[in-house]
Amino acid sequence: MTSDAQTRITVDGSAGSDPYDVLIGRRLLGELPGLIGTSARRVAVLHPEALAETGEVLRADLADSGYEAIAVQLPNAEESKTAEVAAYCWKALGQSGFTRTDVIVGVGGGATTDLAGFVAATWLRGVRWIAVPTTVLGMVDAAVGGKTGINTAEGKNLVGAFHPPAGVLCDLAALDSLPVHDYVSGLAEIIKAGFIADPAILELVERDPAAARTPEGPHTAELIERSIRVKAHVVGSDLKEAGLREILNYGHTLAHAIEKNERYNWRHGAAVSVGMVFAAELGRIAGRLDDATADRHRAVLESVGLPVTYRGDQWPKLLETMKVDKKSRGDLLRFIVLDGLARPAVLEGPDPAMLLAAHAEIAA
Ligand SMILES: NC(=O)c1ccc[n+]([C@@H]2O[C@H](COP(=O)([O-])OP(=O)(O)OC[C@H]3O[C@@H](n4cnc5c(N)ncnc54)[C@H](O)[C@@H]3O)[C@@H](O)[C@H]2O)c1
Ligand SMILES: O=C(O)C(=O)C[C@@H](O)[C@H](O)[C@H](O)COP(=O)(O)O
Ligand SMILES: [Zn+2]
Repeated sequence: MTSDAQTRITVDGSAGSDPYDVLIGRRLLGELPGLIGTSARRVAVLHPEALAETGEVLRADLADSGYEAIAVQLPNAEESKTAEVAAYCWKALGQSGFTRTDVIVGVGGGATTDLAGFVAATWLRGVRWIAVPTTVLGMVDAAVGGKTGINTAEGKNLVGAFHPPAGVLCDLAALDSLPVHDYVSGLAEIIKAGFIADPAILELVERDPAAARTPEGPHTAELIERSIRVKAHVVGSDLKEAGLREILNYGHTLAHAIEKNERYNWRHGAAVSVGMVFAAELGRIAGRLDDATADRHRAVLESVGLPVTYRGDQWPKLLETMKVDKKSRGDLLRFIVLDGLARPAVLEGPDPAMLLAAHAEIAA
């Protein structure tokens, strides 16, 4: 296992956490033993069913490197983010005698790294973990920043911990096997990074939306790197979401309600796409966002094939779910909106009529 050229983005330590690196390139798995280190004796590779072969190859490589390596297979996608699956992993760790110096590797999409990170945060009150994201969304967002967690019957990501990884390996070759539906879902978080912080991202997508939909596109690496830099900057200064980090939740208040309403059969990125159009309309209606930037949301998201509308008859249920969003304070709903391109801000307690008007703009 040798490594080719790679980009390294360092995430600064914040709130007492250690700094770590995100590596982006190809053939990066040779970096894994160096990250795991020599204090560990056991390594658990958590992977989804779709990556059974990758999980086994990794396990075998780590065993060849001298670790006692186990592979733990998880259900695909959101089905893995449950208390039952976490308990299944705790049992596997317990049975293998996993100690505080041992290491968890999460290889998969955002659902897998959210679960793997959560298991690492909770096992023995916290062991080291390494993220190996294999989806666009995992690379640009989920694997970076240490937000780990699972869903409950009441909503998305309601149980979790801030527990940053010791390193993140983004091997771009993994994207070649990703279904286009999942690839495009990740573009929503890339476009989010464009609207909240780095408009050059939007220009790259707008230049050739069809190319942006495939890993062969000329700007794939740049889009991924730019988005990771946005995320790394934010979480490097506000790990625990005391303030700035809330901007990464742009579009998510409605998105999480849609995901729950669809019993997680919608991909996260698809829901975030609709949620961002809603947030843009809310900003426009509140008199904070100019028409051109608001309209740009619908245009760029549609151009890559992301949804921009949702069933109009579901509003009362969505509103109820949004009340348990983590940004809410007491009875006060809080949304991230834009005061302009790359100028995210908080909108607190919007008038219900405003919410309804913004909803009318996304209602199918
Ligand atoms: N922690 C965070 O900061 C953060 C940020 C953004 C999103 N998320 C979470 O991430 C999750 C969404 O992640 P996602 O979009 O990566 O979806 P996902 O993890 O559900 O993966 C989508 C599907 O692709 C499969 N898959 C993964 N890699 C593959 C590959 N290389 N080839 C073929 N199939 C592959 C998975 O098994 C799954 O079936 C959501 O749960 C969301 O809440 C977390
Ligand atoms: O890292 C963050 O902070 C984010 O908000 C990134 C989001 O894209 C991500 O979906 C996150 O999991 C949402 O977190 P939550 O706290 O709203 O559950
Ligand atoms: Zn997200």
